[in-house]
Amino acid sequence: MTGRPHVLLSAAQSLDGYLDDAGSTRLLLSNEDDFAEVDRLRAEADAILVGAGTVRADNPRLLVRSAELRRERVAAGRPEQPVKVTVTSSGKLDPASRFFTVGDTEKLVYAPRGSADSLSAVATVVDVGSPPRLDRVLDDLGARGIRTLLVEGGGAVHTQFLDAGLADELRLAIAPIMVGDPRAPRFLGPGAFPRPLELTEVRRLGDVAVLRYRVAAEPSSLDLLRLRQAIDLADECPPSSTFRVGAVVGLPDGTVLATGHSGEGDPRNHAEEAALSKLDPHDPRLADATMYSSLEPCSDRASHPKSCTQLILETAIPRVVMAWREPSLFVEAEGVERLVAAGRRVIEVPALASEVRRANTHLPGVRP
Ligand SMILES: NC(=O)C1=CN([C@@H]2O[C@H](COP(=O)(O)OP(=O)(O)OC[C@H]3O[C@@H](n4cnc5c(N)ncnc54)[C@H](OP(=O)(O)O)[C@@H]3O)[C@@H](O)[C@H]2O)C=CC1
Ligand SMILES: Nc1c(N[C@@H]2O[C@H](COP(=O)(O)O)[C@@H](O)[C@H]2O)[nH]c(=O)[nH]c1=O
Repeated sequence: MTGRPHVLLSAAQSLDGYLDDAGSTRLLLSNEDDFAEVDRLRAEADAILVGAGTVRADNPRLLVRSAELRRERVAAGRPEQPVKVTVTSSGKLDPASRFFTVGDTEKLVYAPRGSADSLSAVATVVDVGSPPRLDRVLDDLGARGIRTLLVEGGGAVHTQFLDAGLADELRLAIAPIMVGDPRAPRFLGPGAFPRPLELTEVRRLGDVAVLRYRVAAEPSSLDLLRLRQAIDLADECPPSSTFRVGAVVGLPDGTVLATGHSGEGDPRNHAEEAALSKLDPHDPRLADATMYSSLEPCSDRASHPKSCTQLILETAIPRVVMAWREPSLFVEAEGVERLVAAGRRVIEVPALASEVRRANTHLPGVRP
C-alpha cells in the first residue's frame, strides 16, 4: 500500500539462529563495527520499532549513539533522534523503562484500547485493533510521515513482519557463536514466509558475517498476471444466481497446473474446486504452488460437503492470492481467517476487486 514506510528488519544472531541466550543479561552478538553500522541504520531511519518483549528483556535506549550521525540528521533538517515505536497486546510495559525515559523524541505504543492507559503520560498510545495489526501500524506510521522504519526485533516481531509480507529488507549479522539452548529466543518462529529472499549483500566485519536480503515484492508481476487470468476465467461461467469466479493453480516458474471456473463440470462447482478436481491433492508440485482466485475461497457451503478453503487445506498449497473478499450475501465468509490460521499465506489484491465485482453485478447490492 502506498504511504507505508520502507521496512528494514535488522537482527544479530548466533550461528545456530538465536537472538540471545537464556540468561538475564543481553548477549552481545554484534562486534564494535557491526554496532556502528546498526547505529548508521538507526540514523537513516525515521523510526525504530521493537516488540514489547525486547523492551522488557533489554530495556533498550533505541537512540542514535554517534554525535556525528545526530549532527548529520539535524543538518539535513531531520529530528536528532528517530521516533521510537513498540507494539504490545498486554500493555505491560514499565513507564520507567529507557524506551520512554531517555531521548527527546516521540514514543509511539500500539496497544489495544484500554490496555496501556498507564503509558499515556509517557507516550502516544495508538489503538489499531486487538491484537494490534502490523499492517495498520504501518498505515498509521505512514500517515505520521514515517518513510523508513528500522525493526530491531525481537523474534516474535521479526516473525510477524516476514509472515505478513510487510518487510522490504532484512539485514542479518551472524556471530561466530553457538548458543545451543532451546530456552533462548530464536530469530524466527514458525511462519508462512515468502521464499526465496533475494540476497543483495555479503560482507565480513571482522568475525561477523553481514548478509542483506530484499524480500520479494508481493504480489509479484507473475501473481498479478495469474490473478487477472483467474478474473477473466469468470467470463466462462454459465449464468448463475451465485458468484461467478475464476481460479488458476500456478507455480513460481510460470507453469499453470490447472484452471477452473464456477459451474464448470457441475452447476454447483466452485472455481477453486473445479481447478483442484483436475489435480491429485498429493501432487508434490502443490507444495510450491499458488491458488489464484478472483474471490475469497468459501469457508462454508450448503451445496457440497467440503468448502474450497477445506479443499485447499487438504493440499500442501502454501499461498492463496485473491482479489475480492466475499461480501456477506449468503454467509459470513471466513476463508481468509481459516487459511491464515492454518499457516497458509494469503495475499489480497484489492486493486483488482472492482473487476471481480463487475462480473458479479447480477448479485444483490454488488456494484463495480
Ligand atoms: N540479537 C538481536 O538482534 C536482538 C535480540 N533481541 C532479543 O530477543 C528477545 C526478545 O524477543 P521476543 O521475546 O520474541 O520479543 P519481541 O521483542 O518480538 O516482542 C514480543 C512481544 O511484542 C508484542 N507483540 C508482538 N507482536 C505484536 C503484535 N502484532 N501486536 C501486538 N503486540 C505484539 C507482544 O507483547 P505483549 O506480551 O506485551 O502483548 C509480544 O509478547 C530478547 O531476549 C532480546 O534480547 C531483541 C532484538 C534484537
Ligand atoms: N543484541 C544485539 C542487538 N540488540 C538490539 O539492540 C537493542 C539495544 O539498543 P540500545 O539500548 O540502544 O543499545 C536491543 O533492544 C535489541 O533491539 N542488536 C544488534 O545489532 N546486535 C546485538 O548483538
